[in-house]
Amino acid sequence: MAFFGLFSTDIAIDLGTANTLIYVKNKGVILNEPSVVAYHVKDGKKQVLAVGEDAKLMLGRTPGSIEAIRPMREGVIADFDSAEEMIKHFMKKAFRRSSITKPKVIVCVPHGATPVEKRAIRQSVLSAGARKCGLIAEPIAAAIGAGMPITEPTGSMVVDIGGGTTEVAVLSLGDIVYARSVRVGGDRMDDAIINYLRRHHNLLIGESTAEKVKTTIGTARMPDDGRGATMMVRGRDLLNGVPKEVELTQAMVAEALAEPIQQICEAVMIALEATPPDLAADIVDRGVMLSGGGAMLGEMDLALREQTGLMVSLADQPMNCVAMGTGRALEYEKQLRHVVDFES
Ligand SMILES: Nc1ncnc2c1ncn2[C@@H]1O[C@H](COP(=O)(O)OP(=O)(O)OP(=O)(O)O)[C@@H](O)[C@H]1O
Repeated sequence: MAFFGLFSTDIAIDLGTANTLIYVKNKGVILNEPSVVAYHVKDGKKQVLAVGEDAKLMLGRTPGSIEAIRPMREGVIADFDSAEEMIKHFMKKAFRRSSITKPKVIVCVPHGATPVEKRAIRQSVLSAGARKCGLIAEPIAAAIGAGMPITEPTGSMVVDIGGGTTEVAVLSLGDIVYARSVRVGGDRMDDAIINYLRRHHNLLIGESTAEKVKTTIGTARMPDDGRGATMMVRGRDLLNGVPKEVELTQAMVAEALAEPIQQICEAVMIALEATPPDLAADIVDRGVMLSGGGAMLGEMDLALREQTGLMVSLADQPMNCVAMGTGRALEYEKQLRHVVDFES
């Protein structure tokens, strides 16, 4: 058996709204690309033009003959065909040199995914060439990836802020005691920046520009000096239609992001209220672990600490955390068998 294990092509996939990561057993994360597919459309027929990084560059910049699609929305498949195309492409890319055996795949799914949404993910992965597909709940994967002691009889809280959703979960003895998935994440933050500039400056910007603002000067708290760092943002003037530039301060971005940040903090407060008292006491002792790309927003940990009064730490590699946890479920299959569902 060990002999075959050496040639094992088993993989873990973090099929995210914003990014897809592939973890190969015994190798770690070997692929991390945006979840985007671009098609060339001619006479009603679609042909894949680019997937991942190259396709993301086309988002919002396509002529009529090209369509760039994000197959995942809010953590689940929104466009079945392009999701399958994307998974197939990434799996092929990950196995450039060793495509002999069909891989066994473990994929993470949001805790709130419905049975229909789970089935869609499983079917896409199987159609893309997997021999077997197991599902793991995203909060469990995030907690394992962040190195939390999830199998111990003690309460751990993980908050995973992704592109489409934020998953808040309390775990103990290897399972979820309480979980809540809110459809607020990095995408909502981008929308909030777009809406702010439209309302306050009559400036229309695209999603890529909004994401750039968020990752460059984005912050979850008002800067101490009431202004903070600045950034020039270009877009189209809604009044006269010509290109225009506006200077954005961190204070403006904090104001724009106030609502999604508040919704994330509220989800954590609700989870704390619903947590059994002994586990709540453990969380007071150990604090809350933040993971996911959205957790990298400036001062997100501090904002959550101020709201909850709890210690908040940021996982080592927030964006890789879920993929690493899913991968660990693959590596330690025997010990972590109960967290992966190969059946439903
Ligand atoms: N430095 C940063 N500051 C704020 N947000 C960031 C930063 N870096 C990345 N992000 C955001 O993180 C999000 C992607 O995170 P992640 O890859 O964890 O999500 P995902 O797994 O694709 O989404 P989901 O879990 O909802 O399916 C994007 O919205 C991206 O803009």
